Amino acid sequence: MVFDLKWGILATGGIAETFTRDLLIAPEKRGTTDVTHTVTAVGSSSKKSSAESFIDRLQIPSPVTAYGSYEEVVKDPAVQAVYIGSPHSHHYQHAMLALHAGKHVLCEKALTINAAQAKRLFELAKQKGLFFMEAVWTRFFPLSIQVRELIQNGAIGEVLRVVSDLSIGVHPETEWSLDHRMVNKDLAGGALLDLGIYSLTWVFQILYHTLPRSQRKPPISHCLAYVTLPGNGTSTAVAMTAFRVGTDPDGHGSAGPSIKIQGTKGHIHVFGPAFAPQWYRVIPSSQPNEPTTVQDVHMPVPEGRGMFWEADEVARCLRDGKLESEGLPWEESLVIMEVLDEVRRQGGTDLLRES
Ligand SMILES: NC(=O)C1=CN([C@@H]2O[C@H](COP(=O)(O)OP(=O)(O)OC[C@H]3O[C@@H](n4cnc5c(N)ncnc54)[C@H](OP(=O)(O)O)[C@@H]3O)[C@@H](O)[C@H]2O)C=CC1
Ligand SMILES: O=C1OC[C@@H](O)[C@H](O)[C@H]1O
Repeated sequence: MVFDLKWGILATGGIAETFTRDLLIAPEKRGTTDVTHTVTAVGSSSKKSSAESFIDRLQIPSPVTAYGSYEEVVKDPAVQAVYIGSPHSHHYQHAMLALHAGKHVLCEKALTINAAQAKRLFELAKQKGLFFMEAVWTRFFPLSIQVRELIQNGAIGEVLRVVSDLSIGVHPETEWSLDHRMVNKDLAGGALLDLGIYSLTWVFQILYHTLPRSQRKPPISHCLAYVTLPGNGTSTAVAMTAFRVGTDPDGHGSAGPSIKIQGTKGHIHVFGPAFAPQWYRVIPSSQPNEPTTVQDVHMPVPEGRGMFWEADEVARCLRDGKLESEGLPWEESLVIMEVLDEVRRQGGTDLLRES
């Protein structure tokens, strides 16, 4: 029995379009046969015509309803799950709106502007028995799953250090106007919440998520440069992000991997942007009189961007009656938000206020 999930899309901006286009790709093209996706409503907070042109531009199959407000989307009985594609600054308000209306929620990253907001959302989702997940699509890439499995199977021994970087080498002053969401403080702009969350995602995927849930503990220390998580030993991580320098200046990996995972028996290097990695390399430690071979594994995204994998996860969780995904449990999103709070506490910004 195929499970079809009916989506309501909140926002008609860049990511809402990217995500919706991925939803419209036939699932069998990625080997998915157990779930399907239907876009049943699109809401624009600015004007109904924005939703109507979004539907026309993406050629979303009928029946699909265009709304001029998010409130109308979350009230639509045909909508089962809501995808939130507004700026981080407004995720909290829009997720509250959807949860209070009884809708399951997939909300773009960064989930909120601080941990206090995230905590309240998880409490409400639990209280109402609703599915809720932060849309960190990277976690549901087959590449990410395969790398996590290699770590769990001891392919490079005990991992003691992760160095992760998502930096994009742009010139904000010339590439973005000051009201652009990437630099607009009113929209929680800045590299940390927009990009830094991916550097931290790789730190947590490897040093936290690969542990049994009972052994996962928040970092025991942070400083602006290092996050130390308890493992069997003590693992250290460096998570970096920046606008003005780039991780991969020529786009071909010539400057090295985006993520270096260093274990007692070798390394795994991940190449491509941390949000959508394309290939990884396993580099075993050399052994005396034993030849070692470096293995490159290329896993390009088939058609689309790869957001369909997180959507498939949402559909499977709802089919199976789960409120949270094992791929990104609420607790892990919250711990990462707490790290982002701590970085700002040390770096001195005011987004920590509870609102
Ligand atoms: N997973 C990924 O790869 C990516 C994720 N993102 C995330 O998605 C979110 C949105 O980014 P992006 O789509 O690039 O942003 P855009 O500015 O392109 O779109 C944001 C949309 O949100 C809606 N919106 C609602 N309230 C506001 C508000 N107060 N100010 C501005 N827009 C508002 C608007 O749509 P409307 O008027 O129709 O309501 C707007 O078009 C961010 O949180 C970002 O982190 C972004 C890019 C990639
Ligand atoms: O989530 C994201 O991934 C890709 C980036 O270009 C974008 O700014 C960010 O929001």
